[in-house]
Order: sequence, then C-alpha cells, then structure tokens
Amino acid sequence: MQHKLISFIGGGNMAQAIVFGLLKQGYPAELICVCDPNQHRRDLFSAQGTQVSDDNVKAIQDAEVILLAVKPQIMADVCAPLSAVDFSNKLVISIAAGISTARLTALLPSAKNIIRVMPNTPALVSQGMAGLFATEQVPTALKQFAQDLLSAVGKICWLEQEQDMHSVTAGSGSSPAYFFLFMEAMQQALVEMDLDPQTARLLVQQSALGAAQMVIDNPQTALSALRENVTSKGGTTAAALAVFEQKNMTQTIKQAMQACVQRSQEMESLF
Ligand SMILES: NC(=O)C1=CN([C@@H]2O[C@H](COP(=O)(O)OP(=O)(O)OC[C@H]3O[C@@H](n4cnc5c(N)ncnc54)[C@H](OP(=O)(O)O)[C@@H]3O)[C@@H](O)[C@H]2O)C=CC1
Ligand SMILES: O=C(O)[C@@H]1CCC=N1
Repeated sequence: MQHKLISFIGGGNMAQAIVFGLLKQGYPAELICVCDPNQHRRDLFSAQGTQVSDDNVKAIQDAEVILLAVKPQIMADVCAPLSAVDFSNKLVISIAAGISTARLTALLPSAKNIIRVMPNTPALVSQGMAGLFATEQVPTALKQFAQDLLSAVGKICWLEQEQDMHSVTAGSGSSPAYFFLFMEAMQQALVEMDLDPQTARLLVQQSALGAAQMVIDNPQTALSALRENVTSKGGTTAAALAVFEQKNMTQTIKQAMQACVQRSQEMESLF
C-alpha cells in the first residue's frame, strides 16, 4: 500500500486499535502522528515510535490524511480551530459514530475529500471490520488509500448509501461488545459451577474462536445449519437452546441492535 503522513486527532481506544494494528503490519511509525491532550496516551504511542502532539492545528499542517478519532460529542469543538487550515488537498477520514459527511463538510468547509469509516477494535489484532462511505467527489486514488489502510487491519465493505452506516455500527462497530458480554456471562456461569476463572476463560474463548472459524471456513453453510450440527435431539445443547428460546433471545438481540441504530440516528441530529 501507499504510505502517507497521517495525523490522528484523538488517541483513545479506537485510534490505538488502528495505529497499533497498522504498526504491526509494518506501516512506518514516522508517518503517523497522534494528537491527544492526555500525556499518558501520547506516551503509549511515542513508545512505539510514532510522532505525538498536543497541538492539533500544528500537527495537521503537513499531514496528507487527517483521521478524526474523537468522541462525536466534542467533534464540533475539536473541528472549530482546525477549520483555519486549508484541507483542500488533504484526505479527511472520520470514524465518529453518527457524524455525517454533510456535518463534517459544515465543520471543515475547505475539506473536499471526506471518507467516513465505521471500524471496530479487533483492528488491533488485524481482525477488524470496517464500513466505508465516500462522498461522490472523492477521487478513486484516495478511496483506494482509505481501503488499503483499513484492509491492513481487517476486512472492509464500501457502502453506497451513507444511511447504512447506522446498521454497520450495529453490525460491526459496536458488536465486539455484544460478543464480549456473551463470553463474560459464560465465563461467570462456569466459575459459579466451580471451574477456575482461567479454565473457564479458555473454554469460552477457544469455543468462540472455533465457532467463528467454522463460520468463515463454510461460507455456503447457513449459520442455522452449523447450530443444528451441534444440537443432538434430546441432548445437552437442545436443553441450553430451549432456555434461550424461552427467554426470547433472538428478539432481545434484535431489540438491542435496533437501539444501537436509534442512538446512532439520534447522535446524527445532536452532534
Ligand atoms: N471504541 C470503539 O470500539 C469505536 C469507536 N468509534 C468512534 O471512534 C471515536 C473515538 O472513540 P474511542 O476511541 O472509543 O474514544 P476515547 O474516548 O477512547 O478516545 C478519544 C480520545 O480523544 C481525546 N481527546 C479529547 N479531546 C481532544 C482534542 N481536543 N484533541 C485531540 N484528542 C482529544 C480523548 O482524551 P480524554 O480522554 O482525555 O478526553 C481520548 O483520548 C468516537 O467518535 C467513536 O464513535 C468507532 C468505532 C468503534
Ligand atoms: O459506542 C460507541 O458509540 C462507539 C461507536 C461504535 C463502537 N463504539
């Protein structure tokens, strides 16, 4: 992939996942600058050889790519001083949930090239999933750069309609947390059955990994068929799944994902 000078604005959880993921894939550390007001966070990055700064405006002057990785709630305040800089030859990538490209254009009026990305934290271990949306005027070469950047830390999909970003947030941006919660609950249940926490965690994590790998390795097989293959008639799995069914688990998952979409839509009108 082509290497460009990238300034990250915000060095929190998601920026760390992307930056450390990129470094693992050999992206040159000297071409990454991370801006964050927090000294401890800056130290995490400089220890890996990247540039760091507490001055956003200064740090974006020479950058070819600016990756906005602050909370949506403060995006407007963060962009206000940045708008003094000429963005016409720069690529702006925003990973903020619920901040539309129209809103970003209003916040950074000189920016012509804006790409919105919804990544997720497994980027840290090169297993990220990112949805990308570019406005019409973004040149192919810049779209290719954004695609290569996110592909370096996982899989990507392009969205034709920006409104689908809400569903992508429910499906991949937020979803690692659903799986962590599920695994957390399983581990806790096993500990309450007297297994030690390490053994409980091993059972859960290896089963999750194995299940995900089976899904990946069998693209033609319906997920329901993989489930049925584990479920012997009158057996143990059937007993467990019957409880999920009684508790309306499918409906609960659907409602949770709808809540995620609703919050993303709400954030679009709030910030
Ligand atoms: N976490 C995730 O899994 C995902 C997050 N996102 C999006 O990524 C963005 C960042 O989320 P996340 O990493 O979780 O949030 P974090 O709070 O972990 O990171 C944001 C960072 O920005 C810093 N910051 C605050 N003010 C400024 C400023 N003026 N200039 C530069 N940096 C500043 C914060 O410092 P301090 O803490 O001191 O305020 C913090 O270190 C959000 O918009 C979110 O929607 C998208 C997909 C997944
Ligand atoms: O919870 C959030 O709002 C962010 C966006 C997707 C994952 N984390």
